Amino acid sequence: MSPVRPRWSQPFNTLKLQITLGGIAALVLGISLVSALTVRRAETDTLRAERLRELTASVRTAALVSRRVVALQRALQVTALEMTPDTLIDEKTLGRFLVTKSVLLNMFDNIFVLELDGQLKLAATERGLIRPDVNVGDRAYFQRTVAESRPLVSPPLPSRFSGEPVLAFTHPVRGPHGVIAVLGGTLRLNSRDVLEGLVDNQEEESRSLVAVTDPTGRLLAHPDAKLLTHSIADDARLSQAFSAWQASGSPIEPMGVGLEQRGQLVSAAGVAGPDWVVWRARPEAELLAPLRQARREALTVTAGLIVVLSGVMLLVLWRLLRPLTQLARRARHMFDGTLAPQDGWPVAGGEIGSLSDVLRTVSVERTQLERANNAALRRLNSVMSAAPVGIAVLRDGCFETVSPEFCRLLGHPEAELIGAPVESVLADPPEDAAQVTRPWEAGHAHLPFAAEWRMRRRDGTTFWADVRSRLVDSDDVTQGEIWTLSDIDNQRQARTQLEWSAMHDLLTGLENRAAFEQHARALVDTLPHSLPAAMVFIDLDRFKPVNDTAGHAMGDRMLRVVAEAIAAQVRADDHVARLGGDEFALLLRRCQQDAAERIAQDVCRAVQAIALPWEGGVLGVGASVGVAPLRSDTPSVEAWTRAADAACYAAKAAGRGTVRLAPQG
Ligand SMILES: Nc1nc2c(ncn2[C@@H]2O[C@H](COP(=O)(O)OP(=O)(O)OP(=O)(O)O)[C@@H](O)[C@H]2O)c(=O)[nH]1
Repeated sequence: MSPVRPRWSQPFNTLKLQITLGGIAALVLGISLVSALTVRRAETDTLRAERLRELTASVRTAALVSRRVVALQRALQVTALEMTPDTLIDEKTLGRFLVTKSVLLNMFDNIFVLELDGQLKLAATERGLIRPDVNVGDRAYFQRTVAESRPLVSPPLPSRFSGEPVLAFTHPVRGPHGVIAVLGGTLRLNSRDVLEGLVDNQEEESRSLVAVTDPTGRLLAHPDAKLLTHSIADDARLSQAFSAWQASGSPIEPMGVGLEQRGQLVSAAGVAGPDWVVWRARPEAELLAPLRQARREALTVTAGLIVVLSGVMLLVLWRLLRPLTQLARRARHMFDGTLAPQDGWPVAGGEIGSLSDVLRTVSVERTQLERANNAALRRLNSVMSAAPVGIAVLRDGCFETVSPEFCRLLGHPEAELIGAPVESVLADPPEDAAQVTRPWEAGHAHLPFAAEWRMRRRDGTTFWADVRSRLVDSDDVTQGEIWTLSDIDNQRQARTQLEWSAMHDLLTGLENRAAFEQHARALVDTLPHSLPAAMVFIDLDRFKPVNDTAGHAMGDRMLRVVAEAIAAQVRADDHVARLGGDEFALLLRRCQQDAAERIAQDVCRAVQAIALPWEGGVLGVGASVGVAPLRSDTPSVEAWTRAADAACYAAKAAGRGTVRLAPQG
């Protein structure tokens, strides 16, 4: 049985659709692979170029910041050099001096002068001079400025004026004997950070981040003011890169370095002088966005292209495979006789054309073969129908084909016999079972088989049949056997009759001379085991007058009555024969001589007693009987017969109606 396909899968079973789907799959796979590789390569190249650009930008920004720090310190230096002990003599003089330093005031949020103990002497802001009570003597940057007598930049710290985060730039004011005061300026990180004006607008519009930290990572400049003075580790976009840098342990040089951060391009460059670090971070996604957009657009175009190509492919395949569809439709009716075998096959080129030609040839040849087979079958059927014997083909002990005559002989309709075992038509299946295999065995030995078997008809009656068998194919026993069956009941009866006639007297039904001599020979041949036995010859007396008086028919009747009378005197297994004319004989087995003589006397009397009524009177005959016992030295049947005949002749000579014994020797 062919497997049943689920209904939903049937539309996918057409070659057209399968090739189209295969083509689409290959197309999609190919385009996807190419675009994936191309986009990946473009992304890698873009990221590499952008990483370089970012690094360059970091270095440039670091250089600008460095230059700005130097400019701020230079401005302080210039002012500090102008200051003398006289400038610091009193607050008024110092105030007049400071207010003239508008350039310095533009560069810083405020400028201030500190005593050597850190006490604020005076400060100048945009709003004017102030003198709050502030002391920074405890701050390291101040102490180092005084102690080392050199300009310094403080770490980000809360201003003691305003509490806001600031950077303090300091420069020692030197007198003839060393440092006499400290000049400083502060930058509020919230408003005027060190990056102001150093990051271009284009970068600000993007999602890129530029920040500056001191060497410990504390933020001096950051777009998010809340993070100022905090560690850069608090910014998620730079924390990994910062950790990586910290882990490396090496300082960040002004020529810059690229750092690893998931989803970001991070670069950092050292700021010469204050040892700050400029950090830049740019989201990879932002950089790759145009590429990804291009890929989306390419995919959309590709999808449209695939749809169009699929349609075209389907159309082309439909056209190319139309002959195949026609071929399949025609092949479905190849053997049902709807069309002539050479008609309806599509004409096409290539493999489909060749296939069509082959199928047409097969169809034509098969039809011719079928016709030849049908003709042969018809001839075979008519032979089987006309045959005077029953014909059957058997395979594996069962009937496969049976002729009408076969059915008629057994009285079964054909349908009952087809498939039935041979035993079902045998008269005595259990006894005949052993015989059933004989035809097959004979066939196996390449010999024909013939036997007479008793068969049983459907109505239970039996008949003798002549059964003959031979293999259908002498080289292949699996092809079975052919049986012929004929009713031989009449033949067997005629044969039996013939056999009986050969050994019996037709008038009296007694055995004839041939049978008698055969039995006698058997006794002579088995001497001395056959002893005692005796032969008795009986010749009727005066039988001729019966014929002459009453006619031959009456003579025949007398002979039959005499036969019955003689047979009545002997045992059932003794032989009684009519030797010819009015001569009878007995063969008495296991019979002593005196018993034989007694039987002879009885026969004599019984024949004498016959009185056959005829025309108001009766007819009668007598018998002369000779007895010849079998002797151990009896040389032959002829000698034994001569002895009995001689004794009978002696009885006749003695006056008839008497018994005589053959002389011994
Ligand atoms: N009806 C009839 N007569 C037969 C048959 N065969 C022989 N006979 C006659 O039997 C007779 C026998 O001859 P015989 O033995 O000489 O006659 P018989 O009268 O018995 O003479 P004896 O023996 O001397 O008493 C002949 O007349 C035969 O024609 C037969 O089959 N039927």
